[in-house]
Amino acid sequence: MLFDSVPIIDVGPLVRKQGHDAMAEDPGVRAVVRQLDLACRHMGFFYVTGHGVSPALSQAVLDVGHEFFSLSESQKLRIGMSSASGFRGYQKLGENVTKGHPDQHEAIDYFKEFEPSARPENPLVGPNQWPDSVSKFRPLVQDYLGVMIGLGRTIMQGIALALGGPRDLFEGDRAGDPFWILRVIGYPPVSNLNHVSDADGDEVGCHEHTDYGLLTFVNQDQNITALQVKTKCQKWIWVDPIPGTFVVNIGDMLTIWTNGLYQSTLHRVINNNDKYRVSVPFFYEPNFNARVEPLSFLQNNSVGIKGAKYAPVVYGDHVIKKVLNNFG
Ligand SMILES: O=C(O)CCC(=O)C(=O)O
Ligand SMILES: [Fe+2]
Repeated sequence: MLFDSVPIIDVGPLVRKQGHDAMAEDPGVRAVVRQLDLACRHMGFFYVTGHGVSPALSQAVLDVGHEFFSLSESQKLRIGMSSASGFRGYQKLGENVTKGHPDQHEAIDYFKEFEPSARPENPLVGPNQWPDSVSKFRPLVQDYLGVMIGLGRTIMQGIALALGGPRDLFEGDRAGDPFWILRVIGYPPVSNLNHVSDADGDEVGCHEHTDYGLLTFVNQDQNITALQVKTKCQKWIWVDPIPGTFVVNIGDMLTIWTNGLYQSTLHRVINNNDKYRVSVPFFYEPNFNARVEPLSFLQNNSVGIKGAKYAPVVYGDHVIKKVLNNFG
């Protein structure tokens, strides 16, 4: 089965039944699980509706993002990212580099904070940086993080069932204490509004990449189409914003755990609109110290896969390498 557009999944039944012992037998949950399985196998991207996150909260987070990016550069740089801040904070246009290309976006990065006992040599240890000139920024984003961590856990239960595992497959040492990343991103319009490819590489908001972890939830401005996904037929398609939804995509750690059954999908951002675009991706990740390796029950499956196709990685090492590559 091939998708030529991103499927929409109403996860309402899963949200209502998550955590219940009998959830796997619930007909509504089973229908959601089937759709998650198809979307993850064949597309790696899907929209979710029925997720229970307040549209007003999602919108408020985008609004404070716009407000922050409209500040002067010197105000924004008051929360500038550096190695001393654990690579947390504001980065200027072009400072983020994807696979050697400077991206045409500015952003603020937040990571889950570490316990005081964390290894001091971990370069991501540091304080999150909050702009005090945008009122409510911090409490809004913190509320949002709380609900998104819950939604990430719920969808991972659905994915666990879709793989034929128990609902708590991704709890405990795998993702019971999930790391998370939140980026508030601003994309200025490109100067050439007919620009749709990254052949010259310099007008792309975010160059093609796959995400690092388990699941990404993109909260994006309505009325601006800028995100593109590469389908299994190698065709770039636009992912239009749909009111009340998140765009969800799977990350590299899920590729490894599923032994390639669910593959993270290439995507990129080109804002060839005349409006400034804000998006806020929330990345739901494994435990920082999780050892990620193909699940044994997925090493011999019906599609003829024999053995592990991926070497084990420690998630934290993977994310440190990626962040240092982007900014180090
Ligand atoms: O802005 C977007 O729509 C997606 C951004 C993205 O892919 C990322 O930050 O990993
Ligand atoms: Fe991404």
